[in-house]
Amino acid sequence: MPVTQFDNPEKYRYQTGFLANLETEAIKGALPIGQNSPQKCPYGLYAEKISGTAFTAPRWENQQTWVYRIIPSAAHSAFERVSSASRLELNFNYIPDQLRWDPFDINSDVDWIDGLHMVAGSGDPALKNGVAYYIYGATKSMSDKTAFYDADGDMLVVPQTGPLDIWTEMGCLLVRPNEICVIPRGIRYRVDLVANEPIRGFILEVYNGHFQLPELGPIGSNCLANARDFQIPIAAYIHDSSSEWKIYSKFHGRLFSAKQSHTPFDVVAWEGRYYPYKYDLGRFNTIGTISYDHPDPSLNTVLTSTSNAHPGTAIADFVVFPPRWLVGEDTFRPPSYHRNCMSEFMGLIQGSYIAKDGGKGGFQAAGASLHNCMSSHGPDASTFDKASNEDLVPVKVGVGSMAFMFESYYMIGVTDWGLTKCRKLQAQYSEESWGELKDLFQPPNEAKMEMDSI
Ligand SMILES: O=C(O)Cc1cc(O)ccc1O
Ligand SMILES: [Fe+2]
Repeated sequence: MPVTQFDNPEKYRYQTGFLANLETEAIKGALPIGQNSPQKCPYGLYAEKISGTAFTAPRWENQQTWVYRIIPSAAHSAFERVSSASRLELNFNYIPDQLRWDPFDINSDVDWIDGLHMVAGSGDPALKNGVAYYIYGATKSMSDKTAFYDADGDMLVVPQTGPLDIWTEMGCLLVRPNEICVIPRGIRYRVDLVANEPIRGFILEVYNGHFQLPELGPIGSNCLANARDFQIPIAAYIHDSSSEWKIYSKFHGRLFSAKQSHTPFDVVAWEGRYYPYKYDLGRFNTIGTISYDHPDPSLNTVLTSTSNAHPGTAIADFVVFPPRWLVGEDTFRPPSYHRNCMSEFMGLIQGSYIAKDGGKGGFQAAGASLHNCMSSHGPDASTFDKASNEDLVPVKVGVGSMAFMFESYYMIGVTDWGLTKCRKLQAQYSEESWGELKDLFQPPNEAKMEMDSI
């Protein structure tokens, strides 16, 4: 019978601090003191280093972790291609239309891996340049004794339905809707359901670098997502060096699997700053105008993956629209009409979104939209009408709601699954949103003529 620390209710205690250099041991004394690689590690453990950045990356962005484990992860069979995983492949249709999807289905009898569908993306993981967006949906836990890792990039997971019970090499994370988690490139993990509750949500995968907290500039040293609110697992391990485990690898948009006769969840202690973490979106310290006009949504950035080539330009920003007070005077309060050189993919976790009709056929929870590079968008006609005529008293919007946006530097292509196979694309989105916008133009003399005719 394998000895498991994963049955320990203490496993959901967390350490805190975004990008803090942390250390944790499931057995006291398992972490070597004062060095990384002693001739013999405590308790007969093996030392293994996981590098999330180049050895020579600047100190502020250098991310690596030393794990002390029962068997090194190198001990596994050859990888074999899993040919049925075309839903993960990099095959994009680049089109300028505004797109919106009805709530995505949760297919029956699928687990985390089978339930992952790439809906859109851009770039090439081989060049570590690009992003991919996924919809996941599952009704069962991953098979016993299986684990998964993504060599292509970091995954920022946004649950919409059902909690995720995630075992990782660094310990456990329980992630509920309205929380997010990030699982960095290469970290082995598995996803279980909690009490068989189906799961569904969205994923932002970045091929370049890692997520950072946005700079705060004149905002100062607090607000938005605060570093202390990021939660990181504590070490937990299984002692099982005798049963067969299967490791799935997503490598350049293809799925492979290998076998090994030991568990990948055998890390007894670890130290470093390369680890999975979670964050409760309810803790986001939203700020906005207290005078007039609508600030850019960059003010709502939780995490950003920056581009070194263009300072201030993100490969991808993860932006949220939490409940907040609107008090702007003489202001059209929703977002304005807009064309953006960045591409905007939006999703709704719960509730409704200020600029869009949330009814059936509108922008609904578990649905999504894509306004690509320079594709025009903005409030639908009914929102425009309401917002330009409403009484501008202070009002709390988004109560019980959480919309989010993946905003990317890249032109975003849509997969065949996203365009047709998922059968969720709203054919009338553009026409229904903006087809009814009226010509309200009243040049001064026309207005006068109208007045005169009264
Ligand atoms: O609804 C959108 O398109 C996203 C968005 C939100 C906002 O507050 C300002 C600009 C913007 O593009
Ligand atoms: Fe926009």
